[in-house]
Amino acid sequence: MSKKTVEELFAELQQKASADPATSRTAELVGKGVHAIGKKVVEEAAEVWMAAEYEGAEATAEEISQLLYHLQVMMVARGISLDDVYAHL
Ligand SMILES: N=c1c2ncn([C@@H]3O[C@H](COP(=O)(O)OP(=O)(O)OP(=O)(O)O)[C@@H](O)[C@H]3O)c2ncn1[C@@H]1O[C@H](COP(=O)(O)O)[C@@H](O)[C@H]1O
Repeated sequence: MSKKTVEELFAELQQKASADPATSRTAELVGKGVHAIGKKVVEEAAEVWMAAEYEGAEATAEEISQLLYHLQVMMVARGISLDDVYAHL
């Protein structure tokens, strides 16, 4: 069912950060910087909240996946690893 794990996605995003922004959303976002990525994190977090309140579990899970993606793009942009985050869990 699962297409990729959080760890696999993070490894992919680290590679994609230096790809062509015309073909990689990740490279485009990293190029725009922390301010633009931060706006996407907040937007996706709000979409998770609204989906959880007013939509079904599947729609909510999709929004959560988009939030996780943008959080990982923020991590790549700031040079933060998964271990750096796990240290606080
Ligand atoms: N998991 C994701 C992923 N989740 C969300 N998104 C992006 O987030 C967007 C969802 O946010 P919105 O609904 O706000 O979309 P939007 O309105 O087009 O966004 P804006 O351009 O307006 O900011 C999607 O259109 C994607 O651009 C993702 N983009 C990429 N990935 C994965 O990241 C990996 C690398 O992708 P690339 O960098 O594009 O090669 C691949 O495995 C992809 O599957």
